[in-house]
Amino acid sequence: MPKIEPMILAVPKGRILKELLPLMKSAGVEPEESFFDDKCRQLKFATNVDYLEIIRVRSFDVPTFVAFGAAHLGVGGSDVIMEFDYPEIYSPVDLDIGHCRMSVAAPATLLESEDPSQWSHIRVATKYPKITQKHFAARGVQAECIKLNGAMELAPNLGLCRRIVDLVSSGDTLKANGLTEIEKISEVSSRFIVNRAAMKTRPVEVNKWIRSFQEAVNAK
Ligand SMILES: Nc1ncnc2c1ncn2[C@@H]1O[C@H](COP(=O)(O)OP(=O)(O)OP(=O)(O)O)[C@@H](O)[C@H]1O
Ligand SMILES: O=P(O)(O)OC[C@H]1O[C@H](OP(=O)(O)OP(=O)(O)O)[C@H](O)[C@@H]1O
Repeated sequence: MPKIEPMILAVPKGRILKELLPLMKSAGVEPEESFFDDKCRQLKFATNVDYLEIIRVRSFDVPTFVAFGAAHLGVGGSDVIMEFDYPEIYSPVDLDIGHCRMSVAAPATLLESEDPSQWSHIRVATKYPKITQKHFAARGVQAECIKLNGAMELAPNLGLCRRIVDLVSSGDTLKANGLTEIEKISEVSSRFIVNRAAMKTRPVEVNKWIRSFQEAVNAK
């Protein structure tokens, strides 16, 4: 029998992975042993499915691998998918994991002196400049973004800028840094994503995995 071309699933290596592994198992994908070995420097892994391979990449890179067709399938946070907003990506399944929200936050004292509805030009520290600009532009506010890759909560206290846009889950990080949530931009969860071209060139396999992941979510 002719061998089927390998198909690649990109998964994020951070906090989503813990919640994702049981879901993958229920959908019928189990990575080879070395995937679980912390010392292993391998980045691409075989699975129990003959033609399916897994790559483990940074969560911010999953949409890029999928959009450019380097991976056919992927799992990513809706925050990251929204930030890149690649037209080549279709995200058919909400995996109901990786829940948090994206919010605007500022020092608790800011609201004593300012009314957010009066803002016209603001400076914001964030890992999500596109979402931030779009969010504020929709109500006529020009947001000048300072791109950070983490520890955004430090920015207001160190005078970098007074507002941040970041992910919030328990709210502990905001609280510990004297910040308060001003406004929610969106709910966040992880999604199963596919490359649109792969849906056309390999519809049988792609649709099979969309169905399997949806069924795994339904069975939770
Ligand atoms: N409390 C939370 N804080 C941050 N991200 C969360 C939280 N809860 C769920 N998530 C999801 O997890 C993703 C972040 O995962 P992870 O922590 O691996 O990324 P990271 O810190 O951005 O990693 P890196 O920059 O090292 O690649 C987010 O994009 C979001 O979808
Ligand atoms: O509301 P909480 O439950 O406190 O969670 C929110 C925090 O978690 C994330 O940071 P992460 O731990 O991923 O570190 P990072 O700064 O490297 O992104 C996020 O950027 C917040 O800082």
